[in-house]
Amino acid sequence: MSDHYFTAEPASAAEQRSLSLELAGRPVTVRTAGGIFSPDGLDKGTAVLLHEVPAPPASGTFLDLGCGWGPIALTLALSSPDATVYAVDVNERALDLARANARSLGLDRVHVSRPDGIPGDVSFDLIWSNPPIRVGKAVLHDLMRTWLPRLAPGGVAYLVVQKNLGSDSLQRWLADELPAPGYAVSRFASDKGFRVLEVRRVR
Ligand SMILES: C[S@@+](CC[C@H](N)C(=O)[O-])C[C@H]1O[C@@H](n2cnc3c(N)ncnc32)[C@H](O)[C@@H]1O
Repeated sequence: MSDHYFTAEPASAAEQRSLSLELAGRPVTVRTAGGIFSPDGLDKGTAVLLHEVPAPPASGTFLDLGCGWGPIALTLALSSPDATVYAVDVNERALDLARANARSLGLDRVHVSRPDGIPGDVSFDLIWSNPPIRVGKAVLHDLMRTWLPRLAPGGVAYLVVQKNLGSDSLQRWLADELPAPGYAVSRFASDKGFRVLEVRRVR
């Protein structure tokens, strides 16, 4: 079996470890393990996203698309005391860790599940994602086609993508796929070789 971080059941040993870091300005200790994305610390792209995006509103329904061990979902929930946060991934080990991390921080407003675990009638005021670029364009585009139309009118998505891994072509593809006036696609920020793309659902 291949053992990329985006496989459903990673073959590599689970060696759990504990990681102390700051999320939403708070010191937290979380659990990570081999076989998932960025188990030894906050990924550089995720750090750029969390640094660049505007603070989320205090309430609403938010999505972390491709949650890994949960840094983005946990930040959303720690920042927004009345928000409901959904976190999805296909990697079962990542889901277990994200769930355990939310529980240990007392964040029962974080709902961690496989992508098909979110009821179809839920729409999102905010999506934050460090999306899985290495799955290839076809899968990535499918993910975008599936989740971005689930933004509520007025909702906004922020996606961080490494410039070398095709951020500009993804931005062009999004602008073609989600045309104005329904959506507005733009480059929101650029830092350390990453772009943060913004997709705003206008109506
Ligand atoms: C770049 S990582 C980001 C992980 C985490 N959000 C972080 O910032 O550390 C992308 C994540 O997307 C997940 N993923 C891959 N394919 C997916 C899919 N079809 N639906 C949801 N998540 C997926 C991967 O397993 C991986 O955990």
